[in-house]
Amino acid sequence: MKTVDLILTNAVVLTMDEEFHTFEPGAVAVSGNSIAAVGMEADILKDYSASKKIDCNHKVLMPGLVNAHTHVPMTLLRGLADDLRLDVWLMGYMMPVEREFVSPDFVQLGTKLACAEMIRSGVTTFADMYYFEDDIARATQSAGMRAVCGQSVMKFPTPDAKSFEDSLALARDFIIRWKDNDLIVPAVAPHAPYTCTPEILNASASLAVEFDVPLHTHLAETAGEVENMRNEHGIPVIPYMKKQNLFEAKVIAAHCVHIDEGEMRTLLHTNAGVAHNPSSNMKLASGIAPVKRLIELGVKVGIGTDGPASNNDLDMFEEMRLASFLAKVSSGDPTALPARTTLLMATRLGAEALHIGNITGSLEPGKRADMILVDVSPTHNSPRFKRDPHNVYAQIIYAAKANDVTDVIINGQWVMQNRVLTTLNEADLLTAGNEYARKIDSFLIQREQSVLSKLIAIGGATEEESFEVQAKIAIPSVDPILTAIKTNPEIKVVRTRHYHQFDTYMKFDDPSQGYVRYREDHSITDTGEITGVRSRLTLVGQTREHPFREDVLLSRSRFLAPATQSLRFYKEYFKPQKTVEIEKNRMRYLVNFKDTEFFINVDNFTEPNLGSFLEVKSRTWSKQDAEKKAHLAEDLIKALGASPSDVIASDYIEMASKS
Ligand SMILES: CSC[C@H]1O[C@@H](n2cnc3c(O)ncnc32)[C@H](O)[C@@H]1O
Ligand SMILES: [Zn+2]
Repeated sequence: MKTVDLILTNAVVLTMDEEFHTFEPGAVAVSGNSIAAVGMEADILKDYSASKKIDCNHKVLMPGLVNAHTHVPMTLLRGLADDLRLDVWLMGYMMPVEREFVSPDFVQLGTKLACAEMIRSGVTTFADMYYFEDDIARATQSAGMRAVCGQSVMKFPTPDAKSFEDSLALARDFIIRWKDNDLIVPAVAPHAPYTCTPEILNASASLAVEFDVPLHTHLAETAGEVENMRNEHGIPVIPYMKKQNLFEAKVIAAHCVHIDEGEMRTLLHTNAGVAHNPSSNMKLASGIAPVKRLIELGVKVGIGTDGPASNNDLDMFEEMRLASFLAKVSSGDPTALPARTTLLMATRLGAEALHIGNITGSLEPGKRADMILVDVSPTHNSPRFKRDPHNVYAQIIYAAKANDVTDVIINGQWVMQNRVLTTLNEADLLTAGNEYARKIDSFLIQREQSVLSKLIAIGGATEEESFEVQAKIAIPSVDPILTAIKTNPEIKVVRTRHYHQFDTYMKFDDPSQGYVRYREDHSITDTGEITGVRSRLTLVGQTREHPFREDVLLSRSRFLAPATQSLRFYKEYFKPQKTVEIEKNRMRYLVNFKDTEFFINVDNFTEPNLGSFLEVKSRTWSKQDAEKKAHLAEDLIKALGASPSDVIASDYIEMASKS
């Protein structure tokens, strides 16, 4: 007779081992942090004795659930911005708020709230990726949970690192500090292909290989991501990542929604784990991951909740049910992802996807004692059939609720007993969480009041420092002007450009907000070929500065920002009341006229048909200089064969709005 610390008896034991052994009435013997034995109750009690024996009262005793992908501190951002597309949600709301609020205190609180929620719903292990991961790891350890914690790396500044070099150094220190911990497996987490450079991806993979730790990332989440990848690099996401040596590491790839057969095989051959996130993919309308096929091929696919700001909870029972239903409805095959396979994904296969299958995920001697008790007797889960051995899995996947979990043991320690959490004080955590919500609300209310602050929030907006003297004239034809530019000896052409310009103006009910112009410039060669495309965003203030003689005017104040997102993104983000589209051909000349630099634009509209225009512009820096240049602008207009008295004050947007 061997002595152990704890024996759980009188349970319906689902081991989720290779043979899917079940025992009823079954028992599990626990010694320290590990499972000593699993079997029929009579056999276990014959071989083992313990000072502590717990009668499970016919509940299901099974491995704790593995949440294969999440961002735990985002419990504090739950419900902040919903019903948005991924890019608007992420770049327009999450990241600006994260830049402002995410701190060690924020992530610790958010993590503890997440641990409380996950323990209550039977999760014993999760894979996280966020900022200040060292604080997340400490909070997780104090809650007694197991986790693969990924320190984020990105190409732009993050709340915990000014540069990618800093975040990589953070990741290295983090891995060194935690690599031998009993509960925490450290990892490096390059966020996604679109937020990392090839250099970052290569460096992250090398780091993961050097310390033999997992690499956690988001891959092929949306169709847009794949389309951009194909446009920019000519290949889909998985081959691109392979080219960056990512799969040299033990990869945990979240999402993998838009991948083809070849990419699935790459994931298989590189032993990458995939984290399927059904509710996040459904809510953000990202698509349906080819889970049925991945499982058929033998890829290790786990199930994740994703962050609670995109889901909006950490309920793995809901995810399991949705994973199964989605596979069925998308394949038209009700036998797809049956209950037992789904539970496998949320337990042993999930642990294998996280590259910790040797530690957890099933009830087997030698593995850590990570297990839960689920009451399958409530009204919503009755009656219980025993004819088919699969019935019990169906009870767990299709009818059980998170709230049916009564007890949770992680690493041999009780973290919830009879629905009472033993490591966390939920009331205090909730109070502190609501205080953050109040501050974040004020921040966003303030930001949403002005188009300018919304522009600044998404980064990179700069105020144009110098003002411009500018004049615009309607011309009957562009040819005489083009001839004058070439032939007038007073006009020395320094540079010529030809653009096809597509402008979208976003207008708001409140005119004091000004308007946002999204401009796409296609550079055209003499032979009509497009050699480059450039997009820019300009916020033009409403108030005009100093009109000069003959309507030559100092331009309005402008803020410029690189348009790193699509036009669709900006429309969804700024929510203009009206949009006006303009398409024109522009010949743009940088010229020297009477020792002064001017830009001459000769514009010919294609849509709407506004006709042709001449624009003369010069940068200026003082009122006196502007006065001088206003005179010169008049001279230049005359030199081009036009008349200064024809100068018009309207902008193109005003003309187009009236047309
Ligand atoms: C670097 S990890 C944290 C980073 O990721 C953001 N995030 C949360 N959920 C998703 C998702 O589904 N796709 C892409 N990025 C996501 C989160 O807001 C953090 O900024
Ligand atoms: Zn995610």
